[in-house]
Amino acid sequence: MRKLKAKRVVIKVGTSTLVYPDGSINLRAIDQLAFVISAMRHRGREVVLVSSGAIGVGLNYMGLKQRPKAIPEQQAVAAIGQTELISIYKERFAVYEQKIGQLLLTRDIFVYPKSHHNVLNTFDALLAQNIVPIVNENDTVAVDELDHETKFGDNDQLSAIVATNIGADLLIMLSDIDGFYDGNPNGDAKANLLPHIETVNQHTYELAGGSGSRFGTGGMVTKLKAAERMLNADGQMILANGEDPSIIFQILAGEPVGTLFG
Ligand SMILES: Nc1ncnc2c1ncn2[C@@H]1O[C@H](COP(=O)(O)OP(=O)(O)O)[C@@H](O)[C@H]1O
Ligand SMILES: N[C@@H](CCC(=O)OP(=O)(O)O)C(=O)O
Repeated sequence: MRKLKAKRVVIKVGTSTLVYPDGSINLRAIDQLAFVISAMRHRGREVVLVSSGAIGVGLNYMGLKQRPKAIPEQQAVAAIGQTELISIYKERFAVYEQKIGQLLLTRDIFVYPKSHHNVLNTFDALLAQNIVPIVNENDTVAVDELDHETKFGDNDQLSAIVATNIGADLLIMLSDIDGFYDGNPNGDAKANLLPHIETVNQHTYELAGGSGSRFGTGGMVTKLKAAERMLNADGQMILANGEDPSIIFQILAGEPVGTLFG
């Protein structure tokens, strides 16, 4: 059994958890997430959800099969999809009588003392009122993550930046893969799951490949950067498969699922 500190927890869900490969929305996963997070709240944990999916949901809403090439059009899809995504969350969380709040952030916000202060105040005020903050990167402003060519950050890293700034003990990163492997399982059938990684170093990065899905952006490299950030702040991160978000209950019970960084 793993020993975890998990009073304040950040959960990050990737597009691959929220949108099926055919582009339709995985309402079951969203409902499960709302259920699990509401149950965590009721057990006295403080939970922040960092959710991707604006573009994936926007594409579905607009009946588009492909992500548009031009950045402004991607931004438009994200703006449309974000409203739809948050409405679905609001509806699903309401079933469990759990209120939510929406925060659209950029990674650099924590660099500036004034915006850093304002953002932390907002998190504190929401958590103090037992409201679940739901965060996404502000895709209108943070263009680089939308461009598949320039991947110098994304919600993986934003979730770790949020987690370290609000003093979260644990970052639970849900993806479409069971954990971190010693090779990209998407091409290497012999790759093995690594249950525990204590430090992230050059060798770890050499094992990481890009995104396996049509909609995901970060792949493993950004997840490792997030893990490194958590470790540097004396926190922990668990990477696990979000196909059934109730896996979070197993994680919190200390069961050895996914990969523990820390
Ligand atoms: N060493 C590795 N271990 C596990 N997955 C890896 C590894 N290298 C590359 N990947 C790929 O990273 C994918 C997860 O990243 P991504 O598609 O960005 O997901 P998300 O949408 O959840 O952020 C996996 O499905 C897998 O194909
Ligand atoms: N902000 C973008 C998400 C980008 C992103 O980080 O996607 P993912 O790799 O699925 O976590 C959106 O909501 O579509």
